[in-house]
Amino acid sequence: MHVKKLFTLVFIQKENEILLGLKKRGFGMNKWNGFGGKVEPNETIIDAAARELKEECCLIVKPGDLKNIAHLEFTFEGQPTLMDVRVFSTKIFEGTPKETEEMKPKWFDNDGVPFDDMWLDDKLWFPYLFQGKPFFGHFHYEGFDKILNYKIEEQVSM
Ligand SMILES: Nc1nc(SCCc2ccccc2)c2[nH]cnc2n1
Repeated sequence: MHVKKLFTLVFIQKENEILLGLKKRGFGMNKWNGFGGKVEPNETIIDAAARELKEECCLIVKPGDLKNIAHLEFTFEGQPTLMDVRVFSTKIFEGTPKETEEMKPKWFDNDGVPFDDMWLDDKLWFPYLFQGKPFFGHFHYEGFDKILNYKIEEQVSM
């Protein structure tokens, strides 16, 4: 029986570019990723997504402009935690990305995403993210560098 923990992940996109951040500390340190973190007990998932984005790269989004594009689950062999990650994307934002203590932001061409310096699963589901169609994915890891099994399914609606 897994212990579910809820997280957000936000991707800011332009026509053919995506904003990623290099995680400077904590879980996923030294990997490029979207912006996100834990959902606190006193907030909605969408408010948490907007909060984490602002905290991590100083960009402002309206919660209503965030599209829930994916529901990802991560489990790790021998560990009780199930990471329940709600992924959002938007092309509507205010401000200029700034480096913080948490993240160093950088725009990447959609065809130049640094998958070698990202979580292993990302290269499996980024094509779905770029298609803009909602999807579900579950990835079961052994350690942090090996995926034992996974599934990805398009969802009619999130
Ligand atoms: N892209 C991606 N992200 C995560 S964790 C995202 C949620 C999170 C959790 C903790 C701090 C900040 C953000 C992953 N875990 C396993 N594969 C993964 N791929």
